[in-house]
Amino acid sequence: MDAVLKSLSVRAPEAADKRSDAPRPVRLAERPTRQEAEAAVRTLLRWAGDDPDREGLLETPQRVVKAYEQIFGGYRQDADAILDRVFEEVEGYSDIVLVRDIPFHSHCEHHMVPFMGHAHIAYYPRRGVVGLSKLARVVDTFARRLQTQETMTAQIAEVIDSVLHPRGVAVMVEAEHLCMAMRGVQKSGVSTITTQFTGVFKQDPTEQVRFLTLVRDRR
Ligand SMILES: Nc1nc2c(ncn2[C@@H]2O[C@H](COP(=O)(O)OP(=O)(O)OP(=O)(O)O)[C@@H](O)[C@H]2O)c(=O)[nH]1
Ligand SMILES: [Zn+2]
Repeated sequence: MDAVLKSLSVRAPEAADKRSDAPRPVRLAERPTRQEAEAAVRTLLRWAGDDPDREGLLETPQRVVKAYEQIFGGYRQDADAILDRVFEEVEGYSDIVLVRDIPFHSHCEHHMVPFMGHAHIAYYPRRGVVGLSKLARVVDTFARRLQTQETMTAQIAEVIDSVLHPRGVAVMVEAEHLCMAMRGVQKSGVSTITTQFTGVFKQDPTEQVRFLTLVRDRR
């Protein structure tokens, strides 16, 4: 397996080199051609028991590969770069910034079946703030890869922590895994919650309570 893997960094090399605490880059397999990917879809269609040459399936391999470009587009995005722009003119604002209910769709790395839900992200700015949409873009960058919910939660917290150096980061992800609903154990409506805290959120339980209260407060 190692022979076909080539270590490619998904973040810009300059961004990764700047920081000694840079996370381990994702190891990406050398990319097959689009034709090879489409042929693989034809094989799966035949394996599932259908005929890839019937009219309704003729363009399906191209459509699937095009869809994969989007739903796995996170491998070609750099989460560090998304957080590059900081707005410092915020009149000294340094209290909590919480963006909640960010919807996402991801795919579990075990079955390549979707899991979806919401992410809630908070941080205490130290030197300026980032555009709110950028936090949602960070979620998408990691969601659009093969994931476990735990890894995705940790990656979101880590990149915000290491790029912005805030006083603390809190991330909560709530999701339903279709690999548990439509196959295997077949339990629908099960929700999995993961959290990751850094800085003051990690050190101070009252900060965790504040975060959880703000996430849950629906008034
Ligand atoms: N911790 C964690 N587990 C996950 C996630 N997504 C899927 N899984 C689980 O990954 C496990 C894979 O278990 P295996 O026994 O290797 O595979 P399996 O035979 O398909 O398991 P079943 O789903 O129980 O049928 C299952 O228990 C899934 O529920 C995730 O994001 N985090
Ligand atoms: Zn799964």
